[in-house]
Amino acid sequence: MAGRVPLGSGANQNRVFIDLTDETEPNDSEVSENLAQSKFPFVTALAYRSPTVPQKRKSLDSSDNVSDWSSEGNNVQRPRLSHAHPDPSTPSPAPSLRPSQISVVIPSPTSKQKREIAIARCVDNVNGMDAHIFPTTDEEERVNKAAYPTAKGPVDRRSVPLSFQSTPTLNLLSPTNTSHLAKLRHTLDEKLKRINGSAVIPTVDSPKRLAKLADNFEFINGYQYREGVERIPDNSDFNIGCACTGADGCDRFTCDCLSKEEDSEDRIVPYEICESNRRLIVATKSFLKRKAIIYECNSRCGCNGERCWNHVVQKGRTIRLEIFDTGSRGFGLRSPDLIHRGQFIDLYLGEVITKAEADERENLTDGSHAQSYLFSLDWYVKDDDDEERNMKVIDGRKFGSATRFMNHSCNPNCKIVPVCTTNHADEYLYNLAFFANRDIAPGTELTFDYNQGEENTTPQKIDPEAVPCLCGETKCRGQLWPNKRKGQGSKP
Ligand SMILES: C[S@@+](CC[C@H](N)C(=O)[O-])C[C@H]1O[C@@H](n2cnc3c(N)ncnc32)[C@H](O)[C@@H]1O
Repeated sequence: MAGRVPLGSGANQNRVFIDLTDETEPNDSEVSENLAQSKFPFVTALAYRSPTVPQKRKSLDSSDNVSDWSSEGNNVQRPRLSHAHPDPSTPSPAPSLRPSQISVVIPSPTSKQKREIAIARCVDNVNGMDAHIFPTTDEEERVNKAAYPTAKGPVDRRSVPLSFQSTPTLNLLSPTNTSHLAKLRHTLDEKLKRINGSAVIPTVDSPKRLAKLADNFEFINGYQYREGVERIPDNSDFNIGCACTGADGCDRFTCDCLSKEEDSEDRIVPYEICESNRRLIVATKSFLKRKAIIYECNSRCGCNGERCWNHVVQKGRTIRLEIFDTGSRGFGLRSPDLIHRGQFIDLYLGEVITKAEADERENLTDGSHAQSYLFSLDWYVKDDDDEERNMKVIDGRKFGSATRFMNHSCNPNCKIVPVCTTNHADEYLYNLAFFANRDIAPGTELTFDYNQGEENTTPQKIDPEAVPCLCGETKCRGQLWPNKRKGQGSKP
Protein backbone atom coordinates (compact mmCIF):
# COMPACT_ATOMS: atom_id res chain seq x y z
CA MET A 1 0.00 0.00 0.00
CA ALA A 2 1.52 3.33 -0.92
CA GLY A 3 1.02 6.77 -2.26
CA ARG A 4 1.67 6.13 -5.89
CA VAL A 5 1.84 8.47 -8.84
CA PRO A 6 0.23 6.74 -11.72
CA LEU A 7 1.71 6.91 -15.18
CA GLY A 8 0.07 9.27 -17.56
CA SER A 9 -0.43 12.88 -18.05
CA GLY A 10 -3.07 15.54 -17.98
CA ALA A 11 -5.48 15.79 -15.08
CA ASN A 12 -3.94 12.83 -13.30
CA GLN A 13 -0.39 14.07 -13.51
CA ASN A 14 -0.32 15.76 -10.12
CA ARG A 15 -2.66 13.38 -8.36
CA VAL A 16 -1.63 10.85 -5.70
CA PHE A 17 -3.28 7.48 -5.63
CA ILE A 18 -3.34 5.54 -2.40
CA ASP A 19 -3.68 1.95 -3.38
CA LEU A 20 -5.22 -0.23 -0.70
CA THR A 21 -5.01 -3.34 -2.80
CA ASP A 22 -2.28 -5.88 -2.24
CA GLU A 23 -0.17 -4.82 -5.19
CA THR A 24 2.49 -3.87 -2.74
CA GLU A 25 5.72 -2.37 -3.92
CA PRO A 26 9.00 -3.28 -2.22
CA ASN A 27 9.19 -0.15 -0.08
CA ASP A 28 5.61 -0.67 1.08
CA SER A 29 6.57 -3.56 3.32
CA GLU A 30 7.40 -1.36 6.25
CA VAL A 31 3.99 0.23 6.20
CA SER A 32 2.32 -3.14 5.86
CA GLU A 33 4.26 -4.35 8.84
CA ASN A 34 3.21 -1.37 10.86
CA LEU A 35 -0.37 -1.99 9.97
CA ALA A 36 -0.13 -5.67 10.71
CA GLN A 37 0.98 -4.78 14.23
CA SER A 38 -1.69 -2.17 14.63
CA LYS A 39 -4.79 -2.67 16.68
CA PHE A 40 -6.96 -2.47 13.55
CA PRO A 41 -6.41 -5.87 12.11
CA PHE A 42 -9.21 -5.59 9.59
CA VAL A 43 -7.11 -3.08 7.69
CA THR A 44 -4.39 -5.69 7.41
CA ALA A 45 -6.91 -8.22 6.40
CA LEU A 46 -8.13 -6.00 3.61
CA ALA A 47 -4.58 -5.44 2.47
CA TYR A 48 -4.02 -9.16 2.19
CA ARG A 49 -7.09 -9.77 0.07
CA SER A 50 -6.80 -11.63 -3.14
CA PRO A 51 -6.08 -9.44 -6.16
CA THR A 52 -9.13 -10.80 -7.90
CA VAL A 53 -11.35 -8.53 -5.80
CA PRO A 54 -12.76 -5.93 -8.21
CA GLN A 55 -11.32 -2.49 -7.55
CA LYS A 56 -13.22 0.71 -7.32
CA ARG A 57 -11.65 4.13 -7.41
CA LYS A 58 -12.82 6.46 -4.73
CA SER A 59 -11.99 10.16 -4.64
CA LEU A 60 -11.07 11.73 -1.33
CA ASP A 61 -12.46 15.08 -2.31
CA SER A 62 -14.39 15.54 0.86
CA SER A 63 -13.08 15.82 4.38
CA ASP A 64 -15.19 12.78 5.29
CA ASN A 65 -12.39 10.56 4.15
CA VAL A 66 -9.48 12.65 5.29
CA SER A 67 -9.79 13.59 8.88
CA ASP A 68 -6.69 15.53 9.42
CA TRP A 69 -3.76 17.05 7.59
CA SER A 70 -0.49 17.53 9.31
CA SER A 71 2.80 18.94 8.36
CA GLU A 72 5.70 16.76 9.45
CA GLY A 73 9.41 16.84 8.61
CA ASN A 74 10.27 17.95 5.10
CA ASN A 75 7.04 19.95 4.99
CA VAL A 76 5.41 16.97 3.46
CA GLN A 77 1.70 16.86 3.92
CA ARG A 78 0.36 13.41 4.39
CA PRO A 79 -3.18 12.30 4.80
CA ARG A 80 -4.36 10.71 7.97
CA LEU A 81 -7.07 8.25 7.35
CA SER A 82 -9.54 8.22 10.14
CA HIS A 83 -10.49 4.59 9.59
CA ALA A 84 -6.96 3.36 8.97
CA HIS A 85 -3.69 3.73 10.71
CA PRO A 86 -3.62 6.88 12.83
CA ASP A 87 -0.20 7.87 11.57
CA PRO A 88 0.95 5.85 8.61
CA SER A 89 4.52 6.86 8.09
CA THR A 90 5.48 6.07 4.59
CA PRO A 91 9.01 6.28 3.34
CA SER A 92 7.82 7.21 -0.16
CA PRO A 93 8.56 10.75 -1.10
CA ALA A 94 5.38 12.58 -1.75
CA PRO A 95 4.88 15.81 -3.63
CA SER A 96 3.09 18.68 -2.06
CA LEU A 97 -0.54 18.04 -2.79
CA ARG A 98 -3.97 19.46 -2.16
CA PRO A 99 -6.66 17.06 -0.92
CA SER A 100 -8.41 17.19 -4.27
CA GLN A 101 -5.30 15.75 -5.87
CA ILE A 102 -5.41 12.53 -3.84
CA SER A 103 -7.31 9.43 -4.78
CA VAL A 104 -7.44 6.24 -2.78
CA VAL A 105 -7.81 2.99 -4.65
CA ILE A 106 -9.48 0.43 -2.43
CA PRO A 107 -10.78 -2.96 -3.28
CA SER A 108 -14.57 -3.25 -3.27
CA PRO A 109 -15.42 -5.53 -0.38
CA THR A 110 -17.14 -8.72 -1.17
CA SER A 111 -20.55 -9.23 0.40
CA LYS A 112 -18.93 -11.42 3.04
CA GLN A 113 -16.42 -8.70 3.82
CA LYS A 114 -19.22 -6.16 3.97
CA ARG A 115 -20.93 -8.33 6.56
CA GLU A 116 -17.70 -8.63 8.49
CA ILE A 117 -17.18 -4.87 8.42
CA ALA A 118 -20.73 -4.28 9.56
CA ILE A 119 -20.24 -6.67 12.44
CA ALA A 120 -16.88 -5.10 13.28
CA ARG A 121 -18.52 -1.70 13.58
CA CYS A 122 -20.88 -3.07 16.20
CA VAL A 123 -18.14 -4.51 18.32
CA ASP A 124 -16.89 -2.16 21.02
CA ASN A 125 -13.87 -4.11 22.05
CA VAL A 126 -11.80 -4.50 18.95
CA ASN A 127 -9.13 -6.60 20.65
CA GLY A 128 -9.14 -10.16 19.42
CA MET A 129 -11.59 -9.36 16.68
CA ASP A 130 -9.55 -11.05 14.03
CA ALA A 131 -9.86 -14.42 15.67
CA HIS A 132 -13.63 -14.30 15.59
CA ILE A 133 -14.63 -12.03 12.82
CA PHE A 134 -11.87 -12.47 10.29
CA PRO A 135 -10.91 -16.08 10.09
CA THR A 136 -10.20 -15.42 6.45
CA THR A 137 -6.63 -16.65 6.57
CA ASP A 138 -7.89 -20.21 6.80
CA GLU A 139 -8.99 -20.20 3.24
CA GLU A 140 -5.80 -18.55 2.06
CA GLU A 141 -3.79 -21.17 3.86
CA ARG A 142 -5.80 -23.86 2.15
CA VAL A 143 -5.23 -22.26 -1.23
CA ASN A 144 -1.52 -21.86 -0.56
CA LYS A 145 -1.25 -25.47 0.40
CA ALA A 146 -3.21 -26.32 -2.75
CA ALA A 147 -5.52 -28.32 -0.58
CA TYR A 148 -7.75 -29.28 -3.48
CA PRO A 149 -7.49 -32.90 -4.58
CA THR A 150 -5.46 -33.34 -7.70
CA ALA A 151 -5.39 -36.32 -10.00
CA LYS A 152 -2.29 -38.45 -9.52
CA GLY A 153 -2.11 -39.28 -13.22
CA PRO A 154 -3.81 -38.42 -16.50
CA VAL A 155 -7.60 -38.77 -16.44
CA ASP A 156 -9.51 -40.12 -19.39
CA ARG A 157 -12.71 -38.10 -19.09
CA ARG A 158 -14.48 -40.22 -21.65
CA SER A 159 -14.32 -43.16 -19.29
CA VAL A 160 -16.15 -41.30 -16.50
CA PRO A 161 -19.72 -42.68 -16.51
CA LEU A 162 -22.54 -40.17 -16.55
CA SER A 163 -25.14 -41.04 -13.97
CA PHE A 164 -28.14 -40.42 -16.24
CA GLN A 165 -26.78 -42.94 -18.68
CA SER A 166 -26.42 -45.61 -16.07
CA THR A 167 -29.61 -45.34 -13.98
CA PRO A 168 -30.17 -48.86 -12.71
CA THR A 169 -33.54 -50.39 -13.49
CA LEU A 170 -35.36 -51.75 -10.42
CA ASN A 171 -34.74 -55.43 -10.36
CA LEU A 172 -36.98 -57.05 -7.80
CA LEU A 173 -34.95 -60.20 -7.98
CA SER A 174 -31.54 -58.60 -7.39
CA PRO A 175 -29.66 -59.98 -4.35
CA THR A 176 -30.72 -57.03 -2.16
CA ASN A 177 -34.33 -57.25 -3.20
CA THR A 178 -34.34 -60.97 -2.80
CA SER A 179 -33.37 -60.53 0.82
CA HIS A 180 -36.02 -57.83 1.17
CA LEU A 181 -38.49 -60.28 -0.28
CA ALA A 182 -37.34 -62.91 2.17
CA LYS A 183 -37.94 -60.41 4.97
CA LEU A 184 -41.44 -59.71 3.69
CA ARG A 185 -42.20 -63.41 3.50
CA HIS A 186 -40.94 -63.79 7.05
CA THR A 187 -43.09 -60.86 8.24
CA LEU A 188 -46.12 -62.36 6.55
CA ASP A 189 -45.41 -65.82 7.98
CA GLU A 190 -45.14 -64.35 11.47
CA LYS A 191 -48.45 -62.56 11.02
CA LEU A 192 -50.15 -65.69 9.72
CA LYS A 193 -48.82 -67.80 12.57
CA ARG A 194 -50.71 -65.67 15.04
CA ILE A 195 -54.08 -66.63 13.52
CA ASN A 196 -56.09 -69.08 15.62
CA GLY A 197 -57.37 -72.32 14.06
CA SER A 198 -56.28 -74.21 10.95
CA ALA A 199 -53.56 -72.75 8.77
CA VAL A 200 -54.00 -69.73 6.51
CA ILE A 201 -51.57 -69.95 3.61
CA PRO A 202 -50.66 -67.23 1.12
CA THR A 203 -50.02 -68.47 -2.41
CA VAL A 204 -48.98 -65.15 -3.85
CA ASP A 205 -46.04 -65.25 -6.23
CA SER A 206 -45.68 -61.59 -7.11
CA PRO A 207 -43.17 -59.95 -4.74
CA LYS A 208 -44.94 -56.62 -5.09
CA ARG A 209 -48.31 -58.07 -4.18
CA LEU A 210 -46.75 -59.97 -1.33
CA ALA A 211 -45.18 -56.76 -0.03
CA LYS A 212 -48.61 -55.13 -0.10
CA LEU A 213 -50.10 -58.00 1.79
CA ALA A 214 -47.36 -58.13 4.41
CA ASP A 215 -47.04 -54.41 4.94
CA ASN A 216 -50.55 -53.13 5.12
CA PHE A 217 -52.52 -55.64 7.07
CA GLU A 218 -52.69 -57.25 10.51
CA PHE A 219 -54.49 -60.52 11.12
CA ILE A 220 -56.62 -60.49 14.26
CA ASN A 221 -58.57 -63.13 16.15
CA GLY A 222 -61.38 -60.95 17.46
CA TYR A 223 -62.97 -57.55 17.00
CA GLN A 224 -60.80 -54.52 17.79
CA TYR A 225 -63.01 -51.98 19.54
CA ARG A 226 -62.27 -48.38 18.71
CA GLU A 227 -63.09 -45.13 20.46
CA GLY A 228 -66.75 -44.29 20.90
CA VAL A 229 -68.00 -47.85 20.59
CA GLU A 230 -70.25 -48.65 23.56
CA ARG A 231 -71.11 -52.25 24.34
CA ILE A 232 -72.91 -54.33 26.89
CA PRO A 233 -70.41 -56.59 28.69
CA ASP A 234 -70.77 -60.38 28.53
CA ASN A 235 -71.25 -60.51 32.31
CA SER A 236 -74.07 -57.97 32.31
CA ASP A 237 -77.43 -58.99 33.80
CA PHE A 238 -78.97 -58.33 30.41
CA ASN A 239 -77.05 -61.26 29.01
CA ILE A 240 -79.12 -64.37 29.47
CA GLY A 241 -78.81 -68.11 28.74
CA CYS A 242 -81.15 -71.02 28.29
CA ALA A 243 -82.45 -73.31 31.06
CA CYS A 244 -81.72 -76.56 29.22
CA THR A 245 -80.07 -79.31 31.29
CA GLY A 246 -79.90 -82.22 28.86
CA ALA A 247 -76.68 -84.24 28.87
CA ASP A 248 -76.53 -84.08 25.06
CA GLY A 249 -77.11 -80.37 24.88
CA CYS A 250 -80.13 -78.23 24.34
CA ASP A 251 -83.64 -79.32 23.52
CA ARG A 252 -84.38 -78.30 19.89
CA PHE A 253 -88.03 -77.68 20.70
CA THR A 254 -87.73 -75.67 23.88
CA CYS A 255 -84.27 -74.07 24.12
CA ASP A 256 -84.66 -70.36 24.86
CA CYS A 257 -81.58 -69.51 22.84
CA LEU A 258 -83.31 -70.50 19.62
CA SER A 259 -85.31 -67.79 17.85
CA LYS A 260 -89.02 -68.30 17.38
CA GLU A 261 -90.82 -68.30 14.09
CA GLU A 262 -92.64 -65.05 13.49
CA ASP A 263 -96.07 -66.60 13.29
CA SER A 264 -95.74 -69.37 15.91
CA GLU A 265 -93.97 -70.55 19.05
CA ASP A 266 -91.90 -72.98 17.02
CA ARG A 267 -88.17 -72.66 17.37
CA ILE A 268 -85.90 -72.06 14.44
CA VAL A 269 -83.21 -74.74 14.57
CA PRO A 270 -80.13 -73.51 12.76
CA TYR A 271 -77.82 -76.54 12.97
CA GLU A 272 -77.84 -80.24 12.21
CA ILE A 273 -75.34 -83.07 11.87
CA CYS A 274 -73.70 -83.13 8.43
CA GLU A 275 -74.99 -86.10 6.43
CA SER A 276 -71.71 -86.79 4.68
CA ASN A 277 -69.48 -86.23 7.72
CA ARG A 278 -71.17 -87.22 10.99
CA ARG A 279 -68.55 -85.42 13.07
CA LEU A 280 -69.53 -82.06 11.61
CA ILE A 281 -72.33 -79.79 12.71
CA VAL A 282 -73.51 -77.62 9.86
CA ALA A 283 -76.19 -75.02 9.18
CA THR A 284 -79.38 -76.64 7.90
CA LYS A 285 -80.35 -76.33 4.27
CA SER A 286 -83.59 -74.58 5.19
CA PHE A 287 -81.85 -72.19 7.53
CA LEU A 288 -79.43 -71.16 4.79
CA LYS A 289 -82.39 -70.16 2.65
CA ARG A 290 -83.96 -67.89 5.21
CA LYS A 291 -83.18 -64.59 6.81
CA ALA A 292 -82.54 -65.22 10.48
CA ILE A 293 -80.03 -64.58 13.23
CA ILE A 294 -78.41 -67.41 15.21
CA TYR A 295 -78.11 -67.28 19.00
CA GLU A 296 -75.62 -69.91 20.09
CA CYS A 297 -75.59 -71.12 23.67
CA ASN A 298 -73.17 -69.35 25.99
CA SER A 299 -71.62 -69.56 29.45
CA ARG A 300 -74.91 -68.49 31.08
CA CYS A 301 -76.76 -71.47 29.62
CA GLY A 302 -77.66 -74.51 31.67
CA CYS A 303 -76.72 -76.91 28.84
CA ASN A 304 -73.63 -78.95 28.49
CA GLY A 305 -71.43 -76.07 27.43
CA GLU A 306 -69.09 -76.92 24.62
CA ARG A 307 -70.66 -80.33 24.17
CA CYS A 308 -73.91 -78.66 23.18
CA TRP A 309 -74.64 -78.82 19.44
CA ASN A 310 -75.49 -75.13 19.52
CA HIS A 311 -71.82 -74.19 19.73
CA VAL A 312 -70.43 -73.95 16.21
CA VAL A 313 -69.18 -70.50 15.35
CA GLN A 314 -67.65 -69.95 18.77
CA LYS A 315 -65.53 -73.08 18.33
CA GLY A 316 -63.73 -71.38 15.47
CA ARG A 317 -62.56 -72.16 11.98
CA THR A 318 -61.69 -75.76 11.15
CA ILE A 319 -60.90 -75.52 7.41
CA ARG A 320 -57.61 -74.33 5.97
CA LEU A 321 -57.65 -71.20 3.86
CA GLU A 322 -55.50 -69.89 1.06
CA ILE A 323 -55.09 -66.25 0.01
CA PHE A 324 -54.36 -66.12 -3.69
CA ASP A 325 -54.13 -63.63 -6.52
CA THR A 326 -57.21 -63.51 -8.75
CA GLY A 327 -55.70 -60.94 -11.12
CA SER A 328 -58.50 -58.53 -12.04
CA ARG A 329 -60.27 -58.72 -8.66
CA GLY A 330 -57.20 -58.49 -6.46
CA PHE A 331 -56.63 -61.09 -3.79
CA GLY A 332 -59.17 -63.81 -3.29
CA LEU A 333 -59.82 -66.64 -0.85
CA ARG A 334 -60.12 -70.39 -1.35
CA SER A 335 -59.57 -73.59 0.61
CA PRO A 336 -57.49 -76.67 -0.19
CA ASP A 337 -60.13 -78.67 1.73
CA LEU A 338 -63.55 -79.89 0.65
CA ILE A 339 -66.17 -77.71 2.32
CA HIS A 340 -69.59 -79.17 3.07
CA ARG A 341 -72.79 -77.30 2.56
CA GLY A 342 -73.67 -75.47 5.77
CA GLN A 343 -70.13 -75.70 7.10
CA PHE A 344 -68.88 -72.72 9.05
CA ILE A 345 -65.93 -71.11 7.28
CA ASP A 346 -64.75 -68.12 9.32
CA LEU A 347 -65.73 -64.76 10.78
CA TYR A 348 -65.45 -61.36 9.16
CA LEU A 349 -63.32 -59.39 11.63
CA GLY A 350 -61.97 -55.88 11.82
CA GLU A 351 -62.03 -52.69 13.81
CA VAL A 352 -65.42 -51.97 15.37
CA ILE A 353 -66.15 -48.31 14.76
CA THR A 354 -69.11 -45.98 15.09
CA LYS A 355 -71.14 -45.03 12.04
CA ALA A 356 -69.81 -41.49 12.27
CA GLU A 357 -66.23 -42.80 12.19
CA ALA A 358 -67.07 -45.07 9.26
CA ASP A 359 -68.51 -42.10 7.34
CA GLU A 360 -65.33 -40.14 8.03
CA ARG A 361 -63.11 -43.01 6.91
CA GLU A 362 -65.17 -43.40 3.79
CA ASN A 363 -64.89 -39.70 3.00
CA LEU A 364 -61.12 -39.93 3.39
CA THR A 365 -61.01 -42.33 0.48
CA ASP A 366 -62.14 -39.38 -1.68
CA GLY A 367 -65.32 -41.11 -2.70
CA SER A 368 -63.26 -43.78 -4.41
CA HIS A 369 -64.82 -47.03 -3.32
CA ALA A 370 -62.76 -49.27 -5.54
CA GLN A 371 -61.75 -51.20 -2.41
CA SER A 372 -64.13 -51.21 0.51
CA TYR A 373 -63.86 -53.26 3.68
CA LEU A 374 -66.65 -51.61 5.69
CA PHE A 375 -69.45 -53.85 6.85
CA SER A 376 -72.45 -52.41 8.71
CA LEU A 377 -73.96 -54.30 11.63
CA ASP A 378 -77.45 -53.22 10.60
CA TRP A 379 -79.46 -56.31 11.37
CA TYR A 380 -81.64 -54.59 13.96
CA VAL A 381 -81.21 -51.07 12.63
CA LYS A 382 -84.38 -49.54 11.29
CA ASP A 383 -84.27 -46.73 8.80
CA ASP A 384 -84.39 -44.00 11.38
CA ASP A 385 -81.75 -41.52 12.44
CA ASP A 386 -81.48 -42.59 16.10
CA GLU A 387 -81.08 -46.24 15.22
CA GLU A 388 -78.49 -45.43 12.59
CA ARG A 389 -76.48 -43.40 15.09
CA ASN A 390 -76.14 -46.47 17.31
CA MET A 391 -75.10 -48.68 14.44
CA LYS A 392 -71.60 -50.10 14.49
CA VAL A 393 -69.49 -50.78 11.46
CA ILE A 394 -66.70 -53.33 10.99
CA ASP A 395 -63.71 -52.02 9.07
CA GLY A 396 -61.52 -54.84 7.77
CA ARG A 397 -59.11 -52.66 5.80
CA LYS A 398 -56.12 -52.70 8.16
CA PHE A 399 -57.09 -55.35 10.68
CA GLY A 400 -59.10 -58.43 9.92
CA SER A 401 -59.32 -62.12 9.25
CA ALA A 402 -58.65 -64.01 6.04
CA THR A 403 -62.30 -63.54 4.98
CA ARG A 404 -61.47 -59.94 4.35
CA PHE A 405 -60.04 -61.21 1.07
CA MET A 406 -63.30 -62.82 0.00
CA ASN A 407 -64.62 -61.38 -3.25
CA HIS A 408 -68.15 -60.78 -4.43
CA SER A 409 -70.08 -63.01 -6.79
CA CYS A 410 -73.59 -62.66 -8.14
CA ASN A 411 -73.86 -66.44 -7.74
CA PRO A 412 -71.94 -66.98 -4.51
CA ASN A 413 -71.02 -70.23 -2.78
CA CYS A 414 -71.00 -68.70 0.72
CA LYS A 415 -73.47 -66.80 2.80
CA ILE A 416 -72.94 -64.42 5.66
CA VAL A 417 -75.11 -65.00 8.73
CA PRO A 418 -75.42 -62.83 11.86
CA VAL A 419 -74.50 -64.91 14.90
CA CYS A 420 -74.60 -63.97 18.59
CA THR A 421 -72.26 -66.20 20.55
CA THR A 422 -71.19 -65.16 24.04
CA ASN A 423 -73.42 -62.12 24.25
CA HIS A 424 -77.14 -62.12 23.50
CA ALA A 425 -77.85 -58.72 25.00
CA ASP A 426 -76.19 -56.33 22.57
CA GLU A 427 -78.28 -56.16 19.44
CA TYR A 428 -75.93 -53.69 17.82
CA LEU A 429 -72.99 -56.04 18.13
CA TYR A 430 -72.81 -59.57 16.75
CA ASN A 431 -70.60 -61.78 14.60
CA LEU A 432 -70.59 -61.97 10.84
CA ALA A 433 -70.15 -65.65 10.10
CA PHE A 434 -69.55 -67.19 6.67
CA PHE A 435 -71.21 -70.52 5.87
CA ALA A 436 -70.95 -72.55 2.66
CA ASN A 437 -74.34 -72.55 0.91
CA ARG A 438 -73.39 -75.61 -1.17
CA ASP A 439 -70.60 -78.17 -1.22
CA ILE A 440 -67.43 -76.47 -2.39
CA ALA A 441 -64.67 -78.46 -4.10
CA PRO A 442 -61.09 -77.87 -2.87
CA GLY A 443 -59.40 -74.93 -4.63
CA THR A 444 -62.66 -73.19 -5.63
CA GLU A 445 -62.74 -69.47 -4.94
CA LEU A 446 -64.97 -68.62 -1.98
CA THR A 447 -67.39 -65.79 -2.68
CA PHE A 448 -70.40 -64.14 -1.14
CA ASP A 449 -72.94 -61.59 -2.29
CA TYR A 450 -72.00 -58.10 -1.22
CA ASN A 451 -75.67 -57.17 -1.57
CA GLN A 452 -77.19 -60.11 0.19
CA GLY A 453 -80.98 -59.98 -0.20
CA GLU A 454 -80.79 -58.75 -3.76
CA GLU A 455 -79.65 -62.08 -5.15
CA ASN A 456 -82.35 -62.51 -7.70
CA THR A 457 -82.74 -58.93 -8.76
CA THR A 458 -81.37 -57.21 -11.84
CA PRO A 459 -80.31 -53.61 -11.28
CA GLN A 460 -82.72 -51.07 -12.74
CA LYS A 461 -79.84 -48.89 -13.79
CA ILE A 462 -76.13 -49.49 -13.40
CA ASP A 463 -74.52 -46.65 -11.47
CA PRO A 464 -71.69 -45.34 -13.68
CA GLU A 465 -69.64 -44.65 -10.54
CA ALA A 466 -70.10 -48.15 -9.13
CA VAL A 467 -67.29 -50.67 -9.23
CA PRO A 468 -68.04 -52.98 -12.16
CA CYS A 469 -68.55 -56.57 -11.13
CA LEU A 470 -66.12 -59.02 -12.68
CA CYS A 471 -67.58 -62.18 -11.18
CA GLY A 472 -68.21 -63.63 -14.64
CA GLU A 473 -71.51 -65.30 -13.70
CA THR A 474 -74.16 -65.51 -16.40
CA LYS A 475 -76.61 -63.69 -14.14
CA CYS A 476 -74.08 -61.02 -13.12
CA ARG A 477 -75.80 -57.83 -11.95
CA GLY A 478 -73.00 -55.74 -13.42
CA GLN A 479 -71.94 -53.74 -10.38
CA LEU A 480 -70.54 -54.51 -7.00
CA TRP A 481 -72.77 -52.35 -4.86
CA PRO A 482 -74.93 -49.35 -5.47
CA ASN A 483 -73.71 -47.77 -2.24
CA LYS A 484 -70.27 -48.17 -0.77
CA ARG A 485 -70.84 -50.19 2.38
CA LYS A 486 -71.72 -53.84 2.57
CA GLY A 487 -74.64 -54.86 4.72
CA GLN A 488 -76.68 -57.96 5.29
CA GLY A 489 -79.49 -56.63 3.13
CA SER A 490 -81.40 -59.42 4.80
CA LYS A 491 -83.08 -57.65 7.66
CA PRO A 492 -86.16 -59.40 8.98
C1 LIG B 1 -63.42 -57.10 0.69
S1 LIG B 1 -62.35 -56.74 -0.62
C2 LIG B 1 -62.00 -58.30 -1.28
C3 LIG B 1 -60.50 -58.53 -1.34
C4 LIG B 1 -59.84 -57.74 -2.40
N1 LIG B 1 -59.96 -58.41 -3.69
C5 LIG B 1 -58.37 -57.53 -2.07
O1 LIG B 1 -57.51 -57.70 -2.92
O2 LIG B 1 -58.09 -57.12 -0.93
C6 LIG B 1 -63.47 -56.01 -1.74
C7 LIG B 1 -62.84 -55.46 -2.98
O3 LIG B 1 -62.44 -56.50 -3.86
C8 LIG B 1 -62.73 -56.18 -5.22
N2 LIG B 1 -63.76 -57.10 -5.71
C9 LIG B 1 -64.39 -58.04 -5.00
N3 LIG B 1 -65.23 -58.73 -5.76
C10 LIG B 1 -65.19 -58.22 -6.99
C11 LIG B 1 -65.86 -58.49 -8.21
N4 LIG B 1 -66.76 -59.45 -8.32
N5 LIG B 1 -65.56 -57.74 -9.27
C12 LIG B 1 -64.65 -56.76 -9.19
N6 LIG B 1 -63.98 -56.46 -8.08
C13 LIG B 1 -64.24 -57.18 -6.98
C14 LIG B 1 -63.28 -54.77 -5.18
O4 LIG B 1 -62.22 -53.91 -5.39
C15 LIG B 1 -63.80 -54.64 -3.77
O5 LIG B 1 -63.83 -53.31 -3.33
